[in-house]
Amino acid sequence: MKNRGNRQGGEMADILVIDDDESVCRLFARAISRMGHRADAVLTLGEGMDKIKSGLFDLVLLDVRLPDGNGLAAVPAILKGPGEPEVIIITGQGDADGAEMATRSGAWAYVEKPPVMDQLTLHIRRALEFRDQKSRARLPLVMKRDRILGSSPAITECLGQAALASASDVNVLVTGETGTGKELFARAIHQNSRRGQSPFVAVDCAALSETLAESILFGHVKGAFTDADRDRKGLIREADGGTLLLDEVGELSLELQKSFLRVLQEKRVRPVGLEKEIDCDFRLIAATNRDLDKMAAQGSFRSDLLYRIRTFTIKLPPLRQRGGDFKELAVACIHDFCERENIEVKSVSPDFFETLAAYAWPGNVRELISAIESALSVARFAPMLYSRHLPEEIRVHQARKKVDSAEPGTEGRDRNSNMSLPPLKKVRDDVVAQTEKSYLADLMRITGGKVSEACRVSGLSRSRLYTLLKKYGIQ
Ligand SMILES: Nc1ncnc2c1ncn2[C@@H]1O[C@H](COP(=O)(O)OP(=O)(O)OP(=O)(O)O)[C@@H](O)[C@H]1O
Repeated sequence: MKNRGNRQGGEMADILVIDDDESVCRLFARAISRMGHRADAVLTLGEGMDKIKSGLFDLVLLDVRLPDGNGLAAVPAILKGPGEPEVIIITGQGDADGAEMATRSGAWAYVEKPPVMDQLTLHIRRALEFRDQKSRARLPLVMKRDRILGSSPAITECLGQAALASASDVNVLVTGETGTGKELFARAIHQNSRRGQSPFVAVDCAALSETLAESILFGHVKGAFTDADRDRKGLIREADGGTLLLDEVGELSLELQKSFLRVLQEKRVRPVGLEKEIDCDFRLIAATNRDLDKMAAQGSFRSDLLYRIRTFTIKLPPLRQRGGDFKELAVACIHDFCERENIEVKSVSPDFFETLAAYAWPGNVRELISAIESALSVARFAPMLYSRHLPEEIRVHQARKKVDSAEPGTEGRDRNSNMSLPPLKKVRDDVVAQTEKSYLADLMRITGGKVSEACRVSGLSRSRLYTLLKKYGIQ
């Protein structure tokens, strides 16, 4: 049996005709089938009410004067009954009072017999559209979380938005500081969407080399340039049928932005060296930690592309605005690590959580995971994790914070001396750079310098890892 609300827009609907005139039933049933829907017809109200109990019907075309009762009086019961079908009243004796009563009782329309068939089919189409919208709005905004943890209001709201995005095929822009889970959300949206069984292709725009970017994205044909020894599909066509994630989209060069805008508009790609364009059906998710509006105002990001990619925006909160989520994440990370390493799950001392709570996590969840994994490696054989096991800079931060808040008058001093503060962006950039540097040093130490392991642990692509190692002079 069909479940209520399961009918998707455009799918076949079940329509019941209740009319004591057999020729009218036949006429309506024919019109309904011509519209691509299924019709059933009965001659009495009693039979009709019995059929409605099945919960199968999306719409009821209801006569008023029936041998066993008045159709108008039955409207409220039908609307609230199983399946909550819409109702269109069809009457031979149209009058203003009847029309008013039908409207007040919630019927979709009040149509006089003999109806103009075009008008009737229009009413049917609209009533079904209305029903679709109603059932879509009723759908619970839930999705499989994939590996997304956290129950703070901020992350719960983002999950709701991701569920909405999954239910549609619009372009999505996911923004948020580094390590807030943009790629994780993009994957979850893909997996929960109708494209979930098709490829998910992530492109790190920051790692695209300038000379090869076009061929990496759009593909090339053999012989298109010196090293093109075979045809290459290109990442966009790899995503055909599925989802394309343009990670760090703010790093795309202006030239690539222009070519990509065309691809996005036309959903066609022209591989380097090929004359014709090839169709490509992908859903775009773009991610960035940059302020694209500001970039557009400065001319470094095309505003026409920006309008296209942010049809739907999800703004992920930084970890420091996610309340107690850090605990949930830390506990999960400890469990995963101990399971992976096949060691007893460690318990956690309160001071460990206190230190985590005091830190601002500029590198967000990625930095938290790395700090926990570092602590677990340091505490290898100890059964309990203490604050001491955490990386030094995190402990130093807490120590400084404690002293600052204990010093008499420091609060006032801070407030009054704000004239000499450096700009927030500089402070933030310095903190991010410092954190990235020490994170990468820890990463390479913990993984014994193995690049593939470092990529696995950090979630960075190989090229991004190399770029960052070079940036911070880490061997
Ligand atoms: N809510 C979350 N629950 C569990 N793990 C998370 C969550 N958010 C992020 N992570 C983890 O944190 C790490 C970083 O996440 P991700 O790569 O998705 O972040 P990002 O915002 O795309 O980072 P960047 O901007 O640096 O590319 C990954 O290991 C991811 O699994």
